[in-house]
Amino acid sequence: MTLEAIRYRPGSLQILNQLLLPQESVFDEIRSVQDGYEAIKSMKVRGAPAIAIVGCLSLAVELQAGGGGDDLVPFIQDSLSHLTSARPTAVNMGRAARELMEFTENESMDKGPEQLRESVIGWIEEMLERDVSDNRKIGNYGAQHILSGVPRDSVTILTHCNTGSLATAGYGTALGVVRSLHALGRLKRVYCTETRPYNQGARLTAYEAVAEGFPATLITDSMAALTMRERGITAVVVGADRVVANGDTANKVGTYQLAIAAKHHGIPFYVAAPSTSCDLSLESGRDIVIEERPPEELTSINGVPIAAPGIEVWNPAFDVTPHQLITGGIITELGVFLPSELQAALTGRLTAL
Ligand SMILES: CSC[C@H]1O[C@H](OP(=O)(O)O)[C@H](O)[C@@H]1O
Repeated sequence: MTLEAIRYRPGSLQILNQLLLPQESVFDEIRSVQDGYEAIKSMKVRGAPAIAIVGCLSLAVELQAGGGGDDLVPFIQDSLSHLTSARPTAVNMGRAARELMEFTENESMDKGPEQLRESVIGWIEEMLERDVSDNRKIGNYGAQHILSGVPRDSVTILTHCNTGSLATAGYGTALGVVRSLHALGRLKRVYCTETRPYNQGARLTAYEAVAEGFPATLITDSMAALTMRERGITAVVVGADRVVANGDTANKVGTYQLAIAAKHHGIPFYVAAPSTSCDLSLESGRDIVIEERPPEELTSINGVPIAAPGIEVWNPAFDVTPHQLITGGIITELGVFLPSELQAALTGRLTAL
């Protein structure tokens, strides 16, 4: 069973409210850009690709309902700026906003309001298919690359946060690699970290793994280094929110220390990310804005306090892994590349072997 986090048809958008998982599977209706903004900000929907897709689809459903009237270009511009402001670290929404705005301005040169409306909705709808197609390529390239090092055996993967069908339009990125290994019959086990403080691993990746029948084991974040030493981890594969020009990568907080532990244990460390999660406009990870989230997300779970009242909190949602620690490579829909090859790969000057 492949999970579906986004239900879309022209004029109608529903998202799986991930704040209620794994206890409840409830779809919320998204009728406007503001609904989309609030779903992203609250993390009802999360995951870099899913944020961009749901954000843009919320614009599509509002446009389908007549939003923007005859003055579409400023309406679309303001809507995309608002959606991009919801969560600053993942690049996908900002990148989609920039590309869609460029498309809109070009199309508006020779199209009236109604033709332009349909054209913009069509551009957005193509994002859904492209994301799933990209993720299948990522899954297959990543699986092949990891298996090339172990020609006959099955492999054991450690992954962090949630990067599957609940973080994308389907199939997933890092969890897409796990999905491809499982489909090939070559997945011995996947270890997923609980991923404090929001527990995307315990709540979402474990949910996907059980639903899909992956051989999976949940560990706490603090068990990761011991698991690498004791449990025969073949590779660590994580997702990304923003991969920059030198290959430095922003991803869920805790990723950086996994990369350090993997280096110490001589385990290849991979980042799985579509090109839509890459940002060549930034030279290094120092330039990435790291989102900080409310203290309550760390001091309570489902509203139950788990920390001493009055304690101060630091709650960065992401950290940056230096490209030197991404030793396995960056798995994209174009192939697997070393961080030093990424710019050439993304600008078409280098193709996968
Ligand atoms: C393919 S999802 C990429 C990325 O997004 C997640 O962050 P969040 O759950 O806060 O949206 C996590 O960092 C994943 O690796």
